[in-house]
Amino acid sequence: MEFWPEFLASSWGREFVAGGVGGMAGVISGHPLDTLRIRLQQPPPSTGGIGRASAVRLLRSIVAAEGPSALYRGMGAPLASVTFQNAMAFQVYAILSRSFDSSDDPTEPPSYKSVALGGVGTGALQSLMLSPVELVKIRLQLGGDRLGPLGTAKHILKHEGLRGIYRGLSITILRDAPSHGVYFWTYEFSREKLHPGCRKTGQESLGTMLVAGGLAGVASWVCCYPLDVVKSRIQAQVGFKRYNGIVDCFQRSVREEGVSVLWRGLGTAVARAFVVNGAIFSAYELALRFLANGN
Ligand SMILES: NC(=[NH2+])NCCC[C@H](N)C(=O)O
Repeated sequence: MEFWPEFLASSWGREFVAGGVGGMAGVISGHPLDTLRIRLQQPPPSTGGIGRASAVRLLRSIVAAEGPSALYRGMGAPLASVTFQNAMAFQVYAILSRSFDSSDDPTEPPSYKSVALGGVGTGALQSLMLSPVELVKIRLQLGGDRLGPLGTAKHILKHEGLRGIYRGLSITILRDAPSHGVYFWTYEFSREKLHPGCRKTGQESLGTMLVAGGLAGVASWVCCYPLDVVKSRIQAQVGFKRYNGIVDCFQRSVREEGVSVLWRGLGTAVARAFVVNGAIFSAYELALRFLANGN
């Protein structure tokens, strides 16, 4: 027996592969906006020496000083790792949302409650993988691309140990568990609203996929955004630790820069979330259809 044909003949295998295709589409469509968000979120000196910048000014200054390719810096690692992470996440989500569901009719889509609970579980589990991946990504996006992704990961492991590579794990879980509940719930709810019956038939249009995915991304980012600012700051610290844990980072950022610091970069994050998650869910649904037809 060959592995791939058998794997793709199972619904779990198809969800894994489609989740990976979705993840890839998300990274390619959204990485430049992701780089802008990460830079906007940093405390003053790291924004590239131009103080508090608007997203547009920051974009111009990065392109002028470092060339357009700077926006794609750090994409190699997420492309490989986020593809795998999204594949795992979508598969874990499919398993969890069905197992939380009490209905035993397999043709019925899982209830909204199971969808939300499945999302929370997925967010918590995938943090184990996403936290070190985002740590490396953030370091590269902030300009430390000398060593490349693997070199950076090795460097962190060597100089900061396992604790170093897992810096930001708790705040990643705090961000991702609730936000993934909101994410999958919003996706299922809005696709059903846009195209009644599609949760069962899977007949929605590309437009519905893009909008439902986009809304899911936006809702999931807006609800946890301050946690993301704190997470980015904690994970960006190299060697010298500016902040003494989550609460300290929260308090000092607010004290030193005002409450609005917790929303810094939100516009960029929302734009990114719409694009990325429209792409993720559309590529996921289309890949699922394609794989189901082929089998
Ligand atoms: N706030 C969140 N973490 N939301 C869920 C993440 C969804 C998607 N992976 C993204 O990067 O946008």
